[in-house]
Amino acid sequence: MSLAASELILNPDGSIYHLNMQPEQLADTVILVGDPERVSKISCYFDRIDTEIRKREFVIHTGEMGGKRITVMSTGMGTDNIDIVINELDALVNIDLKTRTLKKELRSLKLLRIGTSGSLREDIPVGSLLMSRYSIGLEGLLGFYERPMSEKENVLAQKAQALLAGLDFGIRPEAVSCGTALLEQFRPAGFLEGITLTATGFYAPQNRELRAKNRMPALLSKFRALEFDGYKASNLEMETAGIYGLATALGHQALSLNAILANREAGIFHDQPKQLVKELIEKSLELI
Ligand SMILES: O=P(O)(O)O[C@H]1O[C@H](CO)[C@@H](O)[C@H]1O
Ligand SMILES: O=c1cc[nH]c(=O)[nH]1
Repeated sequence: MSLAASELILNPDGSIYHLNMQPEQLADTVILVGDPERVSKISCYFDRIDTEIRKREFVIHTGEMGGKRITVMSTGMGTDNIDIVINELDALVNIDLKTRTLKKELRSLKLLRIGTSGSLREDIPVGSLLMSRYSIGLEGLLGFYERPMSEKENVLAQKAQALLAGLDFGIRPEAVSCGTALLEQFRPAGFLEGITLTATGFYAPQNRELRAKNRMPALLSKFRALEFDGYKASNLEMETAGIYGLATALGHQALSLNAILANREAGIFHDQPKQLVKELIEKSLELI
């Protein structure tokens, strides 16, 4: 069955709608970052860049590093963008864009997020580098997708749902694991490991209050109590659960690496955030 023009949307040059990308421009290893300016901070380590695309918040560079083909791209902020990015990356490898039909042989991408994040706990100080063993989606995207769920993911989701029971929280939390093969690949870096909460925004959804009043001031303290499978709820950001969940739904491997810029329990923000992101990039590229 061929996908309708309204579902699989292509630009006049045949590229995929939002990313403006052609299948041959995508590598099997894809680094995802939120900030468009971070893309060149990663591709500057490539030996060669053969593709550069820019559309909206999506900046995409594909090239080679040490003989390995890599794509690095920005997603912008939030899982609404992740919905677009992961579906379109998957379409580029697993749908024949000419016939608009699903390919019989599916390709699996390695998706590595290099992002910034805030720690929930005083014992994960600013300056830490952390891998997300699990992620809990507090933003609702994964409720729209069917995906295989392990027993552990079910139990973790139930624990998160129970924690929120006393709050007027309108979104059902979802739990999802990282790609464990990628986790093993990056363990030699010695990063911390934890459970990453993915929020739908930066301020009240992450328990911040400037002038707009936060209706759920107990949110962070509830999650500080969460322990599961030897891991603690560790940090907050805005993309990881969406990446993990869609990767699982579509047969890709994903891992999220976090530079901890804020400590929410101590009320501290890193004084040299760019330096920490650079350290995370360099350590990650060594193991890619
Ligand atoms: O640094 P990036 O990758 O954008 O990630 C984090 O920073 C942004 C908020 O400042 C959100 O996107 C959050 O997930
Ligand atoms: O606290 C933080 C820091 C970076 N990014 C987030 O989403 N939250």
